[in-house]
Amino acid sequence: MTLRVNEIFYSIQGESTYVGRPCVFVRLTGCNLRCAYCDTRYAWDAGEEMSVDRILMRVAAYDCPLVEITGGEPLLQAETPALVSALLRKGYEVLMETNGSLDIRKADAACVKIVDIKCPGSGESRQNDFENLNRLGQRDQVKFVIGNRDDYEYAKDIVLNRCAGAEAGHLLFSPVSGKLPPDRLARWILDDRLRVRLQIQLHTILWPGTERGV
Ligand SMILES: C[S@@+](CC[C@H](N)C(=O)[O-])C[C@H]1O[C@@H](n2cnc3c(N)ncnc32)[C@H](O)[C@@H]1O
Ligand SMILES: Nc1nc2[nH]cc(C(=O)O)c2c(=O)[nH]1
Ligand code: SF4
Ligand SMILES: [Mg+2]
Repeated sequence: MTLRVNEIFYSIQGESTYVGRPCVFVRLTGCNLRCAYCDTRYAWDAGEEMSVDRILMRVAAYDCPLVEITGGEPLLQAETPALVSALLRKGYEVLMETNGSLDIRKADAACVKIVDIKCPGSGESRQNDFENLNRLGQRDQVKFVIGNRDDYEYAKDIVLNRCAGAEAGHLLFSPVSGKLPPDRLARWILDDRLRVRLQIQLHTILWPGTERGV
């Protein structure tokens, strides 16, 4: 009854509507996708087996009410729902960053899911489980990481035709870091009057060039 954990660290939340808040990150090992742009390849394998209780102790040491479970792909591990529920029972605000290929109902509805819809440039868009768009809770967020104009058109079509239930502030468009200049994505959004939220990874601005632990 353990989870494979790649790293646990304390940083400023760099993504989602929670951006800017101090947050503890539990990064789980392993992923079922291989996105072309993935900035966290080091989490595809290396990691240490930890019990839920040990993870809770490591998290508690940071004295921070906000915790994000990420990876790798958190929903791949059988014990992840138990970890989420244990954190919620301790009173933490819990976020989960997930790649959109797996059923988000596996984890407690009180955990805020940030659900990627993979665009064609990732090479993994066939893996999207669009049923997740019908499973969103009120605070859940849908995220598109966009590397070029094709990705943008793909994301725009989904936002306009398949995201009726989601609040505009919870639809996130983020450029692939180092690939698509953020101002280009900003221009496309403004020109199309798209009701989405542009996001630039804050931690890459705060700590440029640092791959782990931020
Ligand atoms: C590393 S993933 C871990 C969680 C899950 N596997 C997923 O893809 O959502 C966390 C977030 O980082 C985003 N991401 C990864 N590489 C990126 C890059 N080069 N530029 C911008 N966002 C990136 C992913 O799309 C995802 O939204
Ligand atoms: N600071 C910081 N914020 C983040 N938000 C989501 C992250 C992730 O890798 O899932 C992440 C990350 O790696 N670092
Ligand atoms: S799903 Fe997430 S962790 Fe997996 S390869 Fe894609 S961005 Fe990286
Ligand atoms: Mg990251």
